[in-house]
Amino acid sequence: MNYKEIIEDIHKTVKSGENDGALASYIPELANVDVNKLGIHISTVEGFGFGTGDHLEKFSIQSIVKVLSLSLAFKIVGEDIWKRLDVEPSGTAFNSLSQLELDNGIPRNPFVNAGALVICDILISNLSNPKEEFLRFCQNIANNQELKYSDKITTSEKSVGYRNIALCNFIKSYGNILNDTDIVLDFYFTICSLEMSCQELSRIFLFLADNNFKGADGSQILTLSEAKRINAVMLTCGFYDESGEFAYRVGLPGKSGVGGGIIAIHPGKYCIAVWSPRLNYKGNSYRGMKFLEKFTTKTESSIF
Ligand SMILES: NC(=O)CC[C@H](N)C(=O)O
Repeated sequence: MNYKEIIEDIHKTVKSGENDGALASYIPELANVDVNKLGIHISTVEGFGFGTGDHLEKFSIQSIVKVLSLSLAFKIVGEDIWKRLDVEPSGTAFNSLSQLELDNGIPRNPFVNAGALVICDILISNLSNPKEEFLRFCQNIANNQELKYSDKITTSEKSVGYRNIALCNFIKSYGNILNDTDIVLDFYFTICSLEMSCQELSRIFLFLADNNFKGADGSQILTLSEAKRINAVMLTCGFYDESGEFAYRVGLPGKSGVGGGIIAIHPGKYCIAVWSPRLNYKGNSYRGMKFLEKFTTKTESSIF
C-alpha cells in the first residue's frame, strides 16, 4: 500500500470512529468550529503530496506557530537563546504557571506558553517590525504570500487571555521579559492566530524534514544542525504533558495546537498534518493523535 491508500483507509476508519473531547472554547471564536472537520495532508521531500477530507480548509494553527517562532529566534540569536529558557519536557499543561516559580522565571521549553512568550520577547527585541517580519518569514518558507493572521481570533483570545497575561507578568517579575508585557502579549496572540490548511502546514514544515529545502527567496531556512535541534525539542516537548505518549504512540517529532491541528515530521521523508478540532484533556487533537498513531504503524515509518 502507498501513502495515498493508507491515508484514505485510515481517514475512513477515524471518521467513522468516536469523536471524543472538547473544543478549545476558552477562546470564544474557536467554539464556533464544526467538530466534524477532519483533514489530512502529507508532503514528502521527493515532492509528492496527497490530502483528503477537509485538508484544504484553513484553521487556526495556534501553538503550532511556536515551532516557527522558535526557528526564527534560534536563527537570529543562536545558542544564547537557551540562557532565557530551557529544553526540558515540562510534564505540565501548556498554560501552567506552577513550575515557573520553582524555576525562577525560566520556562522549561519554548512550546509551553511561558516559553513561547519569552521567544516572542526575544523576537520583539530583535525585529524592527515583529508582526510583519515574522509573517514574511513564514510566507517565505511556505512560498505562499496568502498566509495571514486572523484579527478575529486575535481579538477573541485577547478578550479572555487572563492566563497568558498572568504568565507574561509573572515572567517579567523575574526579569525574563524585557519588553512591555502588552506588546509581548499582543505579538503572541497575533502569531497564534495564523491560519493554514493541512496542505499548507505539511508544506511549510518540510523545512524541518528536507535537507535541501529552500525558501521562496532561494535561501536555506535552517542549517542541518539547527533543524535537528528544533526536531529534538518537538519530540520531547511538542505535546506538553502528553509528549511521552505521542513519542510512544506515533514515534515522530510533532507539534499540536488548540485549534485541533497536529504536524508530525519524519526527517528525510515527509511532513504530515492532521486537523480535527476536538481536543483530549491534555489539549491535543483526539482524532489527530489517533490518525497519526495508525499512520506510522501502518506505514512502519517512525524515527525509531
Ligand atoms: N496549546 C495551544 O495551542 C495554546 C495557544 C493559545 N493561543 C493559548 O495561549 O492558550
